[in-house]
Amino acid sequence: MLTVTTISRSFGDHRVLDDVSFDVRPGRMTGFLGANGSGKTTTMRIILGVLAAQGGTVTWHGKPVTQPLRQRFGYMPEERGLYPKMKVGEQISWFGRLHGLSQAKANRNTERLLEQLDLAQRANDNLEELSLGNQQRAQVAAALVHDPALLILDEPFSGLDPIAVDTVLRVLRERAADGVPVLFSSHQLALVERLCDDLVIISGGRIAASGGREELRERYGTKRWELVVDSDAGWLRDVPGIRLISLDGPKAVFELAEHTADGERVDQRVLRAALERGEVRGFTPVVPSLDEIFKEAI
Ligand SMILES: Nc1ncnc2c1ncn2[C@@H]1O[C@H](COP(=O)(O)OP(=O)(O)OP(=O)(O)O)[C@@H](O)[C@H]1O
Repeated sequence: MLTVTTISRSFGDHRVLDDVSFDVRPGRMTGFLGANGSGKTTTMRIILGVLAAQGGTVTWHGKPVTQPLRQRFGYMPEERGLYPKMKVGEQISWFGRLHGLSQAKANRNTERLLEQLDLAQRANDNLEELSLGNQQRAQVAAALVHDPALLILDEPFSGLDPIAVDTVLRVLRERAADGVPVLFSSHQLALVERLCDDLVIISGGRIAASGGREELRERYGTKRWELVVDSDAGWLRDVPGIRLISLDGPKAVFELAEHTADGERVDQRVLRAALERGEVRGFTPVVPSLDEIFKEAI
């Protein structure tokens, strides 16, 4: 497990990271979410040792991350770093060599990755001859070629079409299933919602929320309910302890205070009141989308 503990970093008097702490767990895809300039890339660069923190620690299985250990990490940087005039297959296997693989192993891994990423036909083309989406697949291959123990990917899905997203995702999921912790940043909330097991939300250099996706949904989602009855639900306006969010004839969404003074749950009281008035067609907790969680957390 990778553990980031209270890291901070300033550029001049601009505090970019402030007491940032989170875990990236083995076998999990962890989505790192935040608005532009919130500190995602800076955090990733500190984990990779490209940039020094001014406080706090980064540990791997409880031990400080050293340079030889970082060699075993896989990193896909924001500024994509492949050579435009070098053949795709050659340079991926060269990245493998840089990370200490034998030529034979580097070639084998390259071949397998290009196959998995649907790039095998392009192995002998120069990188610059590939479409941007295919160049990005090649970047993913370069980050994975040495079978890294940890994967840190800065916006790996940006600019990919849905088929390419699925292809890259399949490859990353396979690594996660082998026990590799995967941390990836993204702006594409709907995508992250589908892809990640855990979430870390950063805002203005501070962690706004982190945890399992379902756990966060529960944390942010227990207060909202949707009620569908067989006639106008306008009477809900007068029920104490709730706030009406929307009303559309027989359908209403409302938020509630968790308990009344006498300990009765307001959701149960609303349901009883609805049943007394007629038929209840639906009464369900509203599961928030990641978009809503994100907006509420930051
Ligand atoms: N080398 C640097 N010198 C000065 N300021 C920097 C430097 N690197 C980053 N910053 C500032 O730190 C803040 C966080 O930047 P960072 O790149 O970590 O954000 P981000 O969350 O990755 O943003 P984006 O989603 O736009 O890539 C920004 O205000 C940025 O301008």
